[in-house]
Amino acid sequence: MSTPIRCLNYIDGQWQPAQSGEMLEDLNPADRREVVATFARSGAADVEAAVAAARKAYRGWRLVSAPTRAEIVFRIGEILRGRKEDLAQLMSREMGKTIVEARGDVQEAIDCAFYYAGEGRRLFGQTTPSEMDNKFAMSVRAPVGVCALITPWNFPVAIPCWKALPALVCGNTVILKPAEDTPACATALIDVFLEAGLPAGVANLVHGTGEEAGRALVAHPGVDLVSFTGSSVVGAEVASVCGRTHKRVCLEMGGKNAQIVMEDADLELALKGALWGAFGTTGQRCTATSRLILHRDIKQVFTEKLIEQARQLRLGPGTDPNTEVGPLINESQLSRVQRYIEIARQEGLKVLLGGGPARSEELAHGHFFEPTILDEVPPTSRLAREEVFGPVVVLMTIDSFEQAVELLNDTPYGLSSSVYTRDVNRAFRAIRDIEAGITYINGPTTGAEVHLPFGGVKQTGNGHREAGSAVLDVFSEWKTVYVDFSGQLQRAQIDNRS
Ligand SMILES: NC(=O)C1=CN([C@@H]2O[C@H](COP(=O)(O)OP(=O)(O)OC[C@H]3O[C@@H](n4cnc5c(N)ncnc54)[C@H](OP(=O)(O)O)[C@@H]3O)[C@@H](O)[C@H]2O)C=CC1
Ligand SMILES: O=C(O)CCC(=O)C(=O)O
Repeated sequence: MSTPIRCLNYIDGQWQPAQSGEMLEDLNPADRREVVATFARSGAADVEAAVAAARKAYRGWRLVSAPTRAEIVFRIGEILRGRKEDLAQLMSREMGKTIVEARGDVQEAIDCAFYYAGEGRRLFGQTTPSEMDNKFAMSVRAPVGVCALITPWNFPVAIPCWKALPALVCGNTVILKPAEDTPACATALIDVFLEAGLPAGVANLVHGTGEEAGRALVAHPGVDLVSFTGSSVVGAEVASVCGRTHKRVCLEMGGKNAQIVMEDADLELALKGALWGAFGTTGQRCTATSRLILHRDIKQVFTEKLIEQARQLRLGPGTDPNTEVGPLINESQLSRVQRYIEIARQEGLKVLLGGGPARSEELAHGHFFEPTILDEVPPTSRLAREEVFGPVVVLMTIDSFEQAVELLNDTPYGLSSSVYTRDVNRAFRAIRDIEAGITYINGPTTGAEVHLPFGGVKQTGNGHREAGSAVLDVFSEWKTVYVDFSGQLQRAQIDNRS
């Protein structure tokens, strides 16, 4: 086993330990005997230093032209591309996702860098005719200020990039508080940022726990905006603190995503979608398929095939190229998934496959859980309503398309959704009637692309979107500008055309 990576904070252009001097351990989820990294246990004093650095750097960074800021973001993309394999290997070891999925995660960050590098030459505002003679009217984007970025472990490179890169192009400075389960990926990412040429204080990194570093950051009066991705419980707390302290806040939280399979669907395609949507990344995606809504006519054949294919999925460490399903991230996530299976049993649900931790000897030191399928789950079941965030999918039966959409919408969340059908009319009705931020037709609930808005309705978010040009509305303020070149004050200028 190799020496643990030492992950320090990066504040004002300097790598530095937490002021407490304490370090915490980050374990390999596939083999918890291995300490992958140690990381700084930061607290309020470290947050204070990071905010001061980010505030100071903001004065200069906001004045750097947007295309110049974007050129640095472009270089971030190039460096990430050169380090893709190293980063993917590190991620697979630290977070547990399969190496193929880890490469996809880094690729998403690369795509993101190139996309937002382009935005630096757009950042379009509007010009409109004025109501007055000799007057020019327009709107421009201005940066927000110091942005706190609080991120989860499931996409440890892509999600920090989704937030940091558009924030930087818009002229903000950032402080990243990554998940305590993936400090090494965050450290490697910040290494890329500084190598690309970001000035000191523009991007800062504060490791530590959510309760200590995260809370201090959200509450700090020197932070102007919090962009948070994580659980709904923590998101609600972040939102209420931001409400009380008048901060802009953008939340991306959980999902209870469903895939509908109608009787006219291409069943082989729908099966592949269900298999990878539910069990890919061990179900630890906010877009994972956790409900399968199946038309009664195909239910039995579809279920039999799904069980057969899911049973054959190879569990193992993500770094093994033969692995198809990696471990859960940590002990508490393993207990959480187990608790949900107990609830399922108490509710009398039928476990068709899996339902427990992996039994094989060689997986005994990791947090492996068998792909699990639960049958005939009523919409009132906790398994049908709450996010498990593991390799667990529930099956539901419907007799009509209308019933399917109603069932799909019957959830407190609204992130991703999918419909398999060959009927174009149904497809368009689904697009219109499904209450979710993302709808796939004949594709699984996962696989978002960076150039379109990402996020959800209801308890999944708070009305904002990440990715695409939509996220520019999170990381910039609109400034409306009137230029009067009449050379005189007209009454109508003040009172409009009254
Ligand atoms: N909609 C979306 O785009 C996505 C949503 N998610 C959701 O995230 C959840 C899994 O991620 P998980 O990391 O466990 O979620 P958490 O909400 O526990 O943590 C997310 C981040 O917030 C930090 N944090 C925890 N408590 C606080 C606090 N009180 N104040 C400030 N920061 C805090 C965490 O730190 P620490 O690591 O120390 O706990 C971590 O960095 C799932 O529910 C999933 O659906 C995940 C990915 C994408
Ligand atoms: O696969 C996707 O759609 C992106 C998923 C994602 O970003 C997430 O689960 O956090």
